[in-house]
Amino acid sequence: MTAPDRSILKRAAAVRAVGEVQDGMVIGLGTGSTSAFAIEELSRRVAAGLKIVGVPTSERTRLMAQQQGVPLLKPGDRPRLDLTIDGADQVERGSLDLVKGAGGALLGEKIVASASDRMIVIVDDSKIVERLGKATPLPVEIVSFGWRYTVDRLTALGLRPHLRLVDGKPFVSDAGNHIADCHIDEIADAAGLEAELSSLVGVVETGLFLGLASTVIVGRPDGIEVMQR
Ligand SMILES: O=C(CO)[C@H](O)[C@H](O)COP(=O)(O)O
Repeated sequence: MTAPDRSILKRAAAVRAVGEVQDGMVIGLGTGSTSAFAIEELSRRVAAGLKIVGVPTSERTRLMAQQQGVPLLKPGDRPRLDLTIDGADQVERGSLDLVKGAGGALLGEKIVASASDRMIVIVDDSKIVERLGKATPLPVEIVSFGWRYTVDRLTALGLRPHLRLVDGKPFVSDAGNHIADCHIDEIADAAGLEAELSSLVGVVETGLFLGLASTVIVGRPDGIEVMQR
Protein backbone atom coordinates (compact mmCIF):
# COMPACT_ATOMS: atom_id res chain seq x y z
CA MET A 1 0.00 0.00 0.00
CA THR A 2 1.40 3.47 -0.84
CA ALA A 3 1.77 6.04 1.94
CA PRO A 4 -0.93 8.75 1.96
CA ASP A 5 0.08 12.20 0.69
CA ARG A 6 0.17 14.23 3.95
CA SER A 7 -0.33 17.49 2.03
CA ILE A 8 -3.70 16.32 0.72
CA LEU A 9 -4.81 15.37 4.24
CA LYS A 10 -3.59 18.68 5.69
CA ARG A 11 -5.31 20.68 2.97
CA ALA A 12 -8.59 18.81 3.50
CA ALA A 13 -8.53 19.59 7.24
CA ALA A 14 -7.65 23.24 6.56
CA VAL A 15 -10.43 23.75 4.01
CA ARG A 16 -12.96 22.19 6.38
CA ALA A 17 -11.87 24.54 9.20
CA VAL A 18 -12.08 27.63 7.01
CA GLY A 19 -15.68 26.57 6.26
CA GLU A 20 -16.42 27.73 9.86
CA VAL A 21 -15.31 31.30 9.11
CA GLN A 22 -18.09 33.86 8.68
CA ASP A 23 -18.31 37.52 7.67
CA GLY A 24 -17.13 39.95 10.34
CA MET A 25 -14.92 37.51 12.23
CA VAL A 26 -11.46 38.25 13.62
CA ILE A 27 -9.36 35.17 12.87
CA GLY A 28 -6.07 34.02 14.39
CA LEU A 29 -3.81 32.73 11.61
CA GLY A 30 -1.59 29.81 12.61
CA THR A 31 1.94 28.96 11.49
CA GLY A 32 3.18 25.91 9.60
CA SER A 33 2.41 23.91 6.47
CA THR A 34 -1.18 23.01 7.47
CA SER A 35 -1.98 26.61 8.45
CA ALA A 36 -0.56 27.72 5.09
CA PHE A 37 -3.36 25.76 3.41
CA ALA A 38 -5.89 27.54 5.65
CA ILE A 39 -4.46 30.95 4.67
CA GLU A 40 -4.66 29.96 1.00
CA GLU A 41 -8.33 28.99 1.42
CA LEU A 42 -9.10 32.17 3.39
CA SER A 43 -7.45 34.19 0.63
CA ARG A 44 -9.67 32.48 -1.93
CA ARG A 45 -12.79 33.31 0.11
CA VAL A 46 -11.67 36.91 0.73
CA ALA A 47 -11.25 37.35 -3.03
CA ALA A 48 -14.83 36.07 -3.36
CA GLY A 49 -16.11 38.73 -0.91
CA LEU A 50 -15.63 37.35 2.63
CA LYS A 51 -15.03 40.17 5.15
CA ILE A 52 -12.62 39.14 7.90
CA VAL A 53 -9.57 40.46 9.69
CA GLY A 54 -6.62 38.16 10.39
CA VAL A 55 -4.19 38.15 13.32
CA PRO A 56 -0.93 36.38 12.37
CA THR A 57 0.89 34.21 14.90
CA SER A 58 4.33 34.79 13.34
CA GLU A 59 6.21 37.03 10.94
CA ARG A 60 6.23 34.17 8.42
CA THR A 61 2.44 33.99 8.56
CA ARG A 62 2.12 37.79 8.42
CA LEU A 63 4.08 37.86 5.15
CA MET A 64 2.15 34.95 3.68
CA ALA A 65 -1.22 36.52 4.53
CA GLN A 66 -0.16 39.93 3.17
CA GLN A 67 1.07 38.38 -0.08
CA GLN A 68 -2.24 36.56 -0.47
CA GLY A 69 -4.44 39.59 0.22
CA VAL A 70 -5.82 38.51 3.61
CA PRO A 71 -6.63 41.72 5.56
CA LEU A 72 -4.72 41.98 8.83
CA LEU A 73 -5.44 43.72 12.11
CA LYS A 74 -4.06 47.26 12.30
CA PRO A 75 -1.27 47.84 14.84
CA GLY A 76 -2.84 49.06 18.09
CA ASP A 77 -6.22 47.34 17.55
CA ARG A 78 -6.93 44.71 20.17
CA PRO A 79 -10.30 43.03 19.67
CA ARG A 80 -11.18 39.64 21.13
CA LEU A 81 -10.59 37.01 18.43
CA ASP A 82 -13.55 34.88 17.34
CA LEU A 83 -11.52 31.93 16.14
CA THR A 84 -7.94 30.75 15.70
CA ILE A 85 -7.07 28.09 13.13
CA ASP A 86 -3.67 26.49 13.70
CA GLY A 87 -1.76 23.22 13.27
CA ALA A 88 -0.10 21.05 15.91
CA ASP A 89 2.72 18.55 16.32
CA GLN A 90 0.82 16.24 18.67
CA VAL A 91 -2.86 16.03 19.63
CA GLU A 92 -3.81 13.85 22.59
CA ARG A 93 -6.96 11.91 21.79
CA GLY A 94 -9.44 12.43 24.60
CA SER A 95 -8.13 15.63 26.21
CA LEU A 96 -7.31 17.42 22.91
CA ASP A 97 -4.22 18.80 24.64
CA LEU A 98 -1.45 19.70 22.22
CA VAL A 99 2.27 19.93 21.69
CA LYS A 100 3.13 22.79 19.33
CA GLY A 101 6.17 24.77 18.29
CA ALA A 102 8.14 22.64 15.83
CA GLY A 103 7.96 25.70 13.58
CA GLY A 104 9.33 27.91 16.34
CA ALA A 105 6.25 30.14 16.63
CA LEU A 106 4.85 28.75 19.88
CA LEU A 107 4.87 32.06 21.79
CA GLY A 108 2.82 33.97 19.21
CA GLU A 109 0.61 30.94 18.69
CA LYS A 110 -0.16 30.63 22.39
CA ILE A 111 -0.85 34.35 22.85
CA VAL A 112 -3.24 34.39 19.87
CA ALA A 113 -4.98 31.12 20.81
CA SER A 114 -5.43 32.36 24.40
CA ALA A 115 -7.05 35.57 23.11
CA SER A 116 -9.56 33.61 21.00
CA ASP A 117 -13.06 32.41 21.83
CA ARG A 118 -12.38 29.16 19.92
CA MET A 119 -9.36 27.33 18.56
CA ILE A 120 -9.72 24.87 15.70
CA VAL A 121 -6.67 22.66 15.30
CA ILE A 122 -5.99 21.22 11.85
CA VAL A 123 -3.82 18.13 11.46
CA ASP A 124 -3.31 15.02 9.41
CA ASP A 125 -3.86 11.74 11.24
CA SER A 126 -0.15 11.18 11.96
CA LYS A 127 -0.39 13.84 14.71
CA ILE A 128 -2.92 12.00 16.89
CA VAL A 129 -1.42 10.26 19.96
CA GLU A 130 -2.89 8.43 22.92
CA ARG A 131 -0.56 10.28 25.33
CA LEU A 132 1.58 13.37 24.69
CA GLY A 133 5.28 12.58 24.73
CA LYS A 134 7.79 10.95 22.50
CA ALA A 135 6.26 11.53 19.04
CA THR A 136 8.02 14.91 18.78
CA PRO A 137 10.20 16.95 21.16
CA LEU A 138 8.49 19.46 23.46
CA PRO A 139 9.74 22.94 22.46
CA VAL A 140 10.43 25.32 25.34
CA GLU A 141 11.15 28.96 24.47
CA ILE A 142 13.91 30.39 26.66
CA VAL A 143 15.52 33.81 26.82
CA SER A 144 18.85 33.97 25.02
CA PHE A 145 20.56 35.62 28.00
CA GLY A 146 22.12 32.87 30.11
CA TRP A 147 20.52 30.13 28.01
CA ARG A 148 23.09 27.55 29.15
CA TYR A 149 21.90 27.91 32.76
CA THR A 150 18.29 27.47 31.68
CA VAL A 151 19.19 24.39 29.65
CA ASP A 152 20.98 23.03 32.74
CA ARG A 153 17.75 23.49 34.75
CA LEU A 154 15.78 21.61 32.11
CA THR A 155 18.39 18.84 32.19
CA ALA A 156 18.09 18.66 35.98
CA LEU A 157 14.36 18.00 35.53
CA GLY A 158 15.24 15.01 33.31
CA LEU A 159 13.82 16.60 30.16
CA ARG A 160 16.83 15.94 27.88
CA PRO A 161 16.86 19.40 26.25
CA HIS A 162 18.70 20.17 23.00
CA LEU A 163 19.17 23.77 22.00
CA ARG A 164 17.55 24.17 18.57
CA LEU A 165 20.15 25.06 15.93
CA VAL A 166 19.76 26.41 12.40
CA ASP A 167 22.84 26.18 10.20
CA GLY A 168 24.86 25.48 13.34
CA LYS A 169 23.65 28.65 15.13
CA PRO A 170 21.00 28.93 17.87
CA PHE A 171 17.50 29.38 16.41
CA VAL A 172 16.11 32.86 17.15
CA SER A 173 12.33 33.24 17.53
CA ASP A 174 10.28 36.25 16.40
CA ALA A 175 10.63 37.54 19.97
CA GLY A 176 14.44 37.11 19.92
CA ASN A 177 14.51 34.02 22.14
CA HIS A 178 16.01 30.53 21.74
CA ILE A 179 14.22 27.18 21.86
CA ALA A 180 15.20 24.10 23.85
CA ASP A 181 13.65 20.96 22.35
CA CYS A 182 12.97 18.55 25.21
CA HIS A 183 12.93 14.80 24.55
CA ILE A 184 10.35 13.30 26.87
CA ASP A 185 9.16 9.70 26.60
CA GLU A 186 5.73 10.24 28.12
CA ILE A 187 4.11 13.31 29.62
CA ALA A 188 2.11 11.72 32.43
CA ASP A 189 1.05 14.99 34.08
CA ALA A 190 0.94 17.75 31.45
CA ALA A 191 -0.52 20.39 33.80
CA GLY A 192 2.13 19.63 36.42
CA LEU A 193 4.93 19.83 33.84
CA GLU A 194 3.53 23.11 32.48
CA ALA A 195 3.45 24.60 35.99
CA GLU A 196 6.98 23.37 36.74
CA LEU A 197 8.41 24.75 33.49
CA SER A 198 6.59 28.08 33.81
CA SER A 199 8.14 28.63 37.22
CA LEU A 200 11.71 28.21 35.92
CA VAL A 201 13.70 31.41 35.57
CA GLY A 202 14.68 31.87 31.92
CA VAL A 203 11.69 30.00 30.51
CA VAL A 204 9.40 32.23 28.41
CA GLU A 205 6.76 29.75 27.24
CA THR A 206 6.24 26.06 26.59
CA GLY A 207 4.80 24.21 23.61
CA LEU A 208 2.15 22.57 25.82
CA PHE A 209 -1.27 23.91 24.79
CA LEU A 210 -3.61 22.62 27.49
CA GLY A 211 -7.35 23.23 27.35
CA LEU A 212 -7.05 25.61 24.39
CA ALA A 213 -8.30 23.50 21.46
CA SER A 214 -12.09 23.47 21.17
CA THR A 215 -12.17 21.39 17.99
CA VAL A 216 -9.62 19.24 16.18
CA ILE A 217 -10.16 18.53 12.49
CA VAL A 218 -8.18 15.50 11.33
CA GLY A 219 -7.47 14.73 7.70
CA ARG A 220 -7.48 10.94 7.24
CA PRO A 221 -7.02 8.87 4.10
CA ASP A 222 -10.67 7.78 4.45
CA GLY A 223 -12.08 11.29 5.15
CA ILE A 224 -12.33 13.95 7.83
CA GLU A 225 -12.70 13.26 11.55
CA VAL A 226 -13.92 16.08 13.82
CA MET A 227 -13.11 15.84 17.54
CA GLN A 228 -14.78 18.24 20.01
CA ARG A 229 -13.79 19.07 23.56
O1 LIG B 1 3.32 24.73 16.07
C1 LIG B 1 3.58 24.96 14.92
C2 LIG B 1 4.59 25.98 14.53
O2 LIG B 1 5.23 26.56 15.64
C3 LIG B 1 2.90 24.24 13.83
O3 LIG B 1 1.52 24.49 13.91
C4 LIG B 1 3.17 22.76 13.98
O4 LIG B 1 4.56 22.57 13.98
C5 LIG B 1 2.53 21.95 12.84
O5 LIG B 1 3.20 22.23 11.64
P1 LIG B 1 2.73 21.59 10.27
O6 LIG B 1 1.35 22.07 9.99
O7 LIG B 1 3.75 22.11 9.27
O8 LIG B 1 2.80 20.08 10.41
